[in-house]
Amino acid sequence: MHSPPHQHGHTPHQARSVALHRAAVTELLKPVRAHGRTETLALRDALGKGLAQDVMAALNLPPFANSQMDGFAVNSLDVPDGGAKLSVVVPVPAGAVPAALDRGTAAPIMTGAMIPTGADAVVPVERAVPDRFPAPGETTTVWLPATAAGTFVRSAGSDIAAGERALTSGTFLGPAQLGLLAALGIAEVTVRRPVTVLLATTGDEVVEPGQPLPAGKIYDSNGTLLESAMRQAGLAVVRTAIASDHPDEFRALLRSHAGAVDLIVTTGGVSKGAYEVVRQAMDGQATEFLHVAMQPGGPQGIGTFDGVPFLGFPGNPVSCLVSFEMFLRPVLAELFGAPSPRIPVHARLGHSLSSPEHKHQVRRGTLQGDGTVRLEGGESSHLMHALAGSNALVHVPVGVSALAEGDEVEVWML
Ligand SMILES: Nc1nc2c(c(=O)[nH]1)N[C@H]1C(S)=C(S)[C@@H](COP(=O)(O)OP(=O)(O)OC[C@H]3O[C@@H](n4cnc5c(N)ncnc54)[C@H](O)[C@@H]3O)O[C@H]1N2
Ligand code: MOO
Repeated sequence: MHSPPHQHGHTPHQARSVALHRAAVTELLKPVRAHGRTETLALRDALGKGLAQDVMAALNLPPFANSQMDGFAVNSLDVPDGGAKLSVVVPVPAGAVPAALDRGTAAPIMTGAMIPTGADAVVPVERAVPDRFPAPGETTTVWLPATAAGTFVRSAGSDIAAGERALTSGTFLGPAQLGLLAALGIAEVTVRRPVTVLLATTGDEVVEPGQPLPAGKIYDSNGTLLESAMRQAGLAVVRTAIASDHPDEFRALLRSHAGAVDLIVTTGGVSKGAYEVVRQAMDGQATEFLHVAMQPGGPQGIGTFDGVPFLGFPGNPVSCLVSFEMFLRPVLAELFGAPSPRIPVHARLGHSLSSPEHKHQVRRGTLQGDGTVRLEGGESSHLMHALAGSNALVHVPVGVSALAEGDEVEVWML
C-alpha cells in the first residue's frame, strides 16, 4: 500500500510493534497449551507433529560393532608397518554372527556386517592384493597394508548409546527424527495433538476456485494459501465456506464450528472499509482491531470469539501469509515445539529498496546460490505471483528507510 508522500514512513502513534503483537498472540494461545492432549501414532502418521515426551534410546546405535566397508576384517597387530600376508577365512555377510577371528587370518567382511571377536580393523577390498574376494571354497592368502585399530569399524553406540536421550519433548518430527526413531526400533510415538484452527475467508467479492468468475469478483486464494501453510506447520484445519459480508451470517457460521476448534483465524474484513464483516461480527466480543507497525500485514484483529482465541488477518493474500509467518508460526513453535521457527540467515541485497521507516517491512525474494537475495515484485500485498516465485521473506526492520544493493538483510527461507 502506498502512502501519500507527506505521510511516507508515518505510522499512527497507536501502532503496536511486531514484538508486542507476537507477545499478545503468545498470551492468547497459552491456554491452548494447557490442554496437554496427546495421541500415539505410527511413525508414518507422526510427520510434522510435536513430540509429547522425551524419547530415550533403549539400545546402542549401532547395536554392535560393524564394518564401514566391504573388505577384510583383521587384528591390526597382524598387519604391522609394511603390511602382511594373511590367510583368508570364511566371509562374514551382513546379518550373520561371525566366528571369532584367529590370529594371522583375514575374514572377508561386508559393509554393515558384525566385526568378529578378535578383529579390530577393516581393510577395504580395493587396498588388498589381490583386490578382490576369493571365490567360494577357494583357499588363498591376501596381502594387506598396515592398518590402525579401529579403522573402518563403526563401534557399538558410536551414534547414540543406550540410555541417552534420543529426542527431547517438543521436537518437531521431520524425516530425520522419524528415521532415528525407526533406527531405535520404535514403531509408535506419542505426539501432541495438533492445534485445530477454524479458517474462514470472507468477502462478497471472493469466489471458490473452480466456479465461474462474475465481473468484480476474485478467486479465494487466501483459503488455500493459509490452509496449506497451516497444514505444513502441523495444524489441523477446519475450513468454512467463504463467508459473506453479512455479520449475522458470519457470526452464525463461526458459532456452528467454534466449539470444536482451538483457534479461529479469519482473513479480510478488518480494516477501515464500509463493510468490514469481521470487525462487525466481533462486536460485543473480547476482541480488538489494531494496527501493527508492519508492512504488509498492518491491520490485525485479536481476541476471543465466544471464548475461543481469535486472530483476524488482513485480506490481502501476502498480508495474511506474512501474518502467519510473523505471528502464528513463531508462537506455535514457542508454545508447542512445532513447527520449527524459521531460521534467520543473512544475505546481501541484489537491489536497493525503500521501506517505511516506522514499520517492519517484509519483502519477498529469492535467495540465490551466491548469497544474494533478489526481490520478487514490489511491496504491494496483492502480488501472489511474485510470492509464488519467491523462496524467502526479506526483513527490513523499523528504523530503516532505505537499503542499497549489497547491504546485508535478514531473510527467512520459506
Ligand atoms: N482506508 C484504509 N484502507 C485500507 C487500509 C487502511 O489502513 N486504511 N489498510 C489497507 C491494508 S494495508 C490492508 S492489508 C487491507 C486489509 O483489508 P481487510 O483485511 O479489511 O480485507 P478486505 O478489505 O476484505 O480485502 C483486502 C484485499 O484482499 C482481497 N482479498 C480478501 N479476501 C481474499 C481472499 N480470500 N482471497 C484473495 N484475495 C482476497 C480483497 O479483494 C482486497 O483486495 O486494507 C487496506 N485498506
Ligand atoms: O500492507 Mo496491508 O498491511 O497490505 O497488509
